[in-house]
Amino acid sequence: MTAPDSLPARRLLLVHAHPDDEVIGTGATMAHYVSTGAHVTLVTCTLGEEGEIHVPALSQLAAGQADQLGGWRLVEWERACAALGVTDHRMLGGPGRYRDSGMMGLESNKHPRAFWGADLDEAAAHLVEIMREIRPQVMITYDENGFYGHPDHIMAHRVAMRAAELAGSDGPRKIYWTAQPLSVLRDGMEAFKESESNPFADVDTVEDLPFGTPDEEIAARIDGTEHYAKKTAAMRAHATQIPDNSWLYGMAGDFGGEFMGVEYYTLVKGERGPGEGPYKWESDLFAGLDVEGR
Ligand SMILES: CC(=O)N[C@H]1[C@@H](O[C@@H]2[C@H](O)[C@H](O)[C@@H](O)[C@H](O)[C@H]2O)O[C@H](CO)[C@@H](O)[C@@H]1O
Ligand SMILES: [Zn+2]
Repeated sequence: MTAPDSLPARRLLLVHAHPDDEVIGTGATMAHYVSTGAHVTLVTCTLGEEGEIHVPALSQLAAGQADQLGGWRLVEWERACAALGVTDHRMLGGPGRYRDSGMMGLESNKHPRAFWGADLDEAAAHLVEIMREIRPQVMITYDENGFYGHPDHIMAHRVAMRAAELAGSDGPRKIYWTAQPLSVLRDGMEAFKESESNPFADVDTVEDLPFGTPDEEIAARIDGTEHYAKKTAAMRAHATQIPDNSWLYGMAGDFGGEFMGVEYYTLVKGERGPGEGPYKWESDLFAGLDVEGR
């Protein structure tokens, strides 16, 4: 069975937990593949109802007040996707099916629709349906720890990996997990040492961070620096989550596109294609795949 003729030959699926994750971790990658003619499908699992609100005028939308933040973040998410050029963006099971669980251990983890308490196969079935429609050759999601331990990120990982298993030949042939090389984190620590908004202020070494991957375990380095302006525009769309004084902008401003425009991945399914540098990092997630065949 081949993918519908209406879709481009290369098809990339990304599975994220909340609106804003798509841009922070993979925004440059998404913009890069859209610009090179691939079909990019974003599946986000919750509306982010339990998030903070960094726009004072919207503070009453919070979960403990009007509880309307999810609807607002849906609009932020659509604007961010537009900034990246991504037109195929979907909420797992439809908007509102699964609720943001809040940080690990909070009472919100027990909400009847909290994603953390979702039935794994039922949630995965929604993603299998998308895989059967799109037949993506490549999928991006998080590692088993959800990159930094948030329950919705851990669940997004589990649902994505389960769906890939259930989808069989309609599932992705290469699966990547988002990652940050330790060398890049060390450079960031050095660069931010004197900065007022230093994300590394509370740690002495990168080993203290809940994420970081030895360079030799990284499989791909996607250079989307030419799209870093789109990435920062998409970040600005998520104004309730990413305040104007966020270190993320500092990074983009002081360190150019390199830090924000380059994104890294480990490969957990499929064969690594040709690569460059000391660790033979791929520069294309579709490297080594015969995309014309499917
Ligand atoms: C990037 C990401 O996954 N953001 C999540 C996360 O947000 C954190 C949360 O609000 C926490 O209370 C803050 O201290 C921290 O700075 C935020 O990154 O968790 C939220 C609640 O589940 C979620 O809505 C947000 O998208
Ligand atoms: Zn998130």
